[in-house]
Amino acid sequence: MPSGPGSTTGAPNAPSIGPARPDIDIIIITTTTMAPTCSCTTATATATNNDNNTNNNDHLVQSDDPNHPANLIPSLCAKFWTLGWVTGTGGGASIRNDDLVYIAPSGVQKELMKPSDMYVLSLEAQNGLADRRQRVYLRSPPGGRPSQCTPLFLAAFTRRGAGCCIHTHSQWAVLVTLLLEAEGPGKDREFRINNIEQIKGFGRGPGKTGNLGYHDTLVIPVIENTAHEEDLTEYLEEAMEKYPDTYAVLVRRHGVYVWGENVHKAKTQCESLDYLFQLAVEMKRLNLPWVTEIEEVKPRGP
Ligand SMILES: CSC[C@@H](O)[C@@H](O)C(=O)COP(=O)(O)O
Ligand SMILES: [Zn+2]
Repeated sequence: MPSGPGSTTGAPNAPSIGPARPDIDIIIITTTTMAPTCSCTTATATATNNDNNTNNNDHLVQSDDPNHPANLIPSLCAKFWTLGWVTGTGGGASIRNDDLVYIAPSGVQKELMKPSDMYVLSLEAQNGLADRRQRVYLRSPPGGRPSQCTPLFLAAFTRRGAGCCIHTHSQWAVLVTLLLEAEGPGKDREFRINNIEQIKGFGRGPGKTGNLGYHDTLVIPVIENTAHEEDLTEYLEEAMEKYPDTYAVLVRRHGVYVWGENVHKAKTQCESLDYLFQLAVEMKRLNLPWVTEIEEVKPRGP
């Protein structure tokens, strides 16, 4: 039985609970019934008596399907690394498939991860934990510890029903927060941009139909950075409450969290946002405004 944060103990027919982690502040999860978010062939987690759970549920991270979360997180992060999104171990991604959440290890080179490095937890089993510093893991690799972004990813899954959440340290995201900061207090809390085609890459909001239009204004809230990643959680949750339609939150001088209903949507939104952040930085350099009033061009009649 491996020891460490993901080690498993527990009662029969109950998910496993790891030992207390004083360094991590976790959120109490209000679990809702959520639809599966990817079409991969994930094996169902069998609730086990973990004293007998000699295989550490390794089957949860073993699949030939490239779309299996345990395969997809390493392959996506390898691609994100080439964009400067997860450089120097910063940033990461997490995928939820129904009740199972796949999490990367902390402090590792995110572009070099393997499926066997993945942690797996049950979202449902996080609900009502007596000790908020305990988290439930169905599967954990030997040694190490799970990503410090875990409570933030869980916030996207539980509060938004997201199927994937991506955290980048993109310099474009950081620069946008610095440009906003330079605008002064009161003007540094939101990034706004309109009349750019790539805005169409965003959904209107959870429960709403369709995507934003070309003329719509995309609004992304900005939260302050904290010394420890986990401590961002309550600020991220607060921003989610205040901006019910948002799929992303910028973290000042740090990066951005972007989520989506599934991997495809989270990736599309993250890419679209990074495009818009880069554009916005260049626009500022050229003294061009991010928000403009331009008249809608009507289609030509027959
Ligand atoms: C360059 S260290 C960055 C970390 O402190 C954190 O911001 C981060 O994004 C990644 O945390 P991790 O625990 O490695 O998944
Ligand atoms: Zn980070």
